[in-house]
Amino acid sequence: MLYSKVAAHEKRRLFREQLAATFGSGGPMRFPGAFNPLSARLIERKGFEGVYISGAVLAADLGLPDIGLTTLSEVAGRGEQIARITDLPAIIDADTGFGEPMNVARTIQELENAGLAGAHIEDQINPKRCGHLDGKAVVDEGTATKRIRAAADARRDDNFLIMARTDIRATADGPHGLDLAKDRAKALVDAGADAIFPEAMRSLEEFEAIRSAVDVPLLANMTEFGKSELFTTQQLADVGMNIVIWPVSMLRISMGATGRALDTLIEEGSLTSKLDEMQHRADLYDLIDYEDYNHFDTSVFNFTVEK
Ligand SMILES: C[C@](O)(C(=O)O)[C@H](CC(=O)O)C(=O)O
Ligand SMILES: [Mg+2]
Repeated sequence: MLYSKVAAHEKRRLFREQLAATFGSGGPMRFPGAFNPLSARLIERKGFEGVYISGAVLAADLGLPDIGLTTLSEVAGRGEQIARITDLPAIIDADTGFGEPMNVARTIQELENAGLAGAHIEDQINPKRCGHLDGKAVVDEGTATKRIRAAADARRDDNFLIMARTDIRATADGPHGLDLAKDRAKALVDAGADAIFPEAMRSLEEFEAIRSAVDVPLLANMTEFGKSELFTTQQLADVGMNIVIWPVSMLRISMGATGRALDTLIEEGSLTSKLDEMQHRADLYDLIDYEDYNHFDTSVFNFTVEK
């Protein structure tokens, strides 16, 4: 009912504990992307370990491309709406940090205020683009590490996870690109990154190479229609990944289903044939704990919804 009662600092503490356990026998923590607060609830109910908040989804939700048009206030605001509705830790995509290192510092404090458990800051130039597109460019090592140092210094809760994302792999073909990624990952860890997000890895062997380069938690991005093959969580566990995200997947699924339903509406003039695909009213009410609001007033939920 209402918002999560687990305080943000407690979510972060538990997250760090669980993340540390992924270095032992535990598999990677699974963070499907929540495209709104309600979907975060569903992710929690299904038993996942965390919620990812994607910049690409946030931009797409506003009808915008993912090129750094969204503002810190928009991102922090949406992050807060999603983080507060779930007991799970939420990690948010902070793009390039919204400016210079001093802006990155403020970004981290705002995201802490918003109740998030961590954020990733990437080393792309502005304007940035999706990490799985061609033609990306990254800033030099000095600029990238300054962003991360500013982020690490700014946080007030040591358990807020500062994740450095590097997009450098795609700036050179073949083994050279991978070497650049290993070197960049090491430099980012030295600058204070708690975790690394090696973007656009092409194979399990590439993930493994980053694993052997640094000794901090690693995130694997299983976004569809991109540069990476879609590996299973088990395959990613086997190469030492600690967090897996499916950042845009649930939005893609929902938009795909919505498009098909709109076609049905045009063709059949009704959505009767789609009822089986819909979340039932009863399941929606269950997900938002409707009945529990009788705690305030017993006439709030005094009806039944047949399934
Ligand atoms: C993870 C990512 O940064 C995001 O914003 O969700 C994107 C995902 C995507 O566009 O598929 C990315 O750059 O990989
Ligand atoms: Mg992004």
